[in-house]
Amino acid sequence: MSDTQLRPRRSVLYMPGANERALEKAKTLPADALILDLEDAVAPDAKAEARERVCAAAASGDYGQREVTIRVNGLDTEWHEADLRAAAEAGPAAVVVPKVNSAREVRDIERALELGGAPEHTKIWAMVETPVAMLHAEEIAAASDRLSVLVMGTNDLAKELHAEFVPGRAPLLGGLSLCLLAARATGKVILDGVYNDVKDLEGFEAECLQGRQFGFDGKTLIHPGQLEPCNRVFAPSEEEIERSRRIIEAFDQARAEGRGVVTVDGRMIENLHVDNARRILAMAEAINATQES
Ligand SMILES: CC(C)(COP(=O)(O)OP(=O)(O)OC[C@H]1O[C@@H](n2cnc3c(N)ncnc32)[C@H](O)[C@@H]1OP(=O)(O)O)[C@@H](O)C(=O)NCCC(=O)NCCSC(=O)C[C@H](O)C(=O)O
Ligand SMILES: [Mg+2]
Repeated sequence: MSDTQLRPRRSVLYMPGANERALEKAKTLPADALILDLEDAVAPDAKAEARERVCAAAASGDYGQREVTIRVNGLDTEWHEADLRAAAEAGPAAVVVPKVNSAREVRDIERALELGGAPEHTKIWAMVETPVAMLHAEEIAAASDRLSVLVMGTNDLAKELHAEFVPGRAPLLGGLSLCLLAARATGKVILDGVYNDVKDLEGFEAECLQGRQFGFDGKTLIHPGQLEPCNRVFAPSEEEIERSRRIIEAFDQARAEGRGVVTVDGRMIENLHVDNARRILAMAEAINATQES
């Protein structure tokens, strides 16, 4: 796994770029990453001021271990070019681009970041949130080495599909699966979409669990109250860590005895399960490291 894939991104919190209080509060919140938003959460007449505020925050170095990203306005909007220029100069961890629909758009963003003098560490996080993006997910994910993360935009996707929000998200599962396949096939990180009911923590936790079981690396969030359950669900549990250690030990022992397969807790263990156990332990260590620093 690359360093990019190993970095914890369990919880990725959006905050409106015009909201000074939220930007300040974020410095103390246990989020793995932040998305300072210039798109949906900012009214048209507040866009220019929010751009300045967000770029200053991203360049400030005041957010510690948290990855600070900027969500610019969409490619077809009057604010997109100025947002991208300002973000390139501020040099956040990533520029989050909404409603990406093709590989060509990714390459256009890549070129604009290069022309704007964006530092090497500023990656592209592409939001996939339209039916076209679901069908082009692989070409979008593969379009650039600078693109490191796909972000599901499930509100826009539901709107475009004329789908309803139901527990279990059946109407969205086809799109979620296509994007997961694309991310894994191209070695990119992928984040699940937001849960809108900030008061319903039970429903939220169930959706976190579903996202984790699907294979998402983490979830995008809209409220600080969603951080604790999200961090907990997307981190390897004590049980998983302990079982992973036993899998590796049992397999090493079997290998030393000339066997290639073994059982742990009555279940068959082969090489591929050992790879998975190592990935779980590496992620647990990466999470510990961010908490210690
Ligand atoms: C959803 C909210 C509008 C709720 O706001 P509010 O009622 O003010 O919340 P609270 O009073 O419970 O807030 C408690 C304190 O927490 C701070 N706070 C709230 N939200 C955030 C946040 N996101 N980041 C940081 N801090 C936050 C408040 O300032 C309070 O602080 P204090 O006064 O010190 O106690 C609001 O949560 C909100 O605006 N959330 C973010 C909305 C947003 O960014 N939306 C756009 C992204 S989602 C999206 O676009 C999805 C995608 O594109 C798709 O298609 O799906
Ligand atoms: Mg959206």
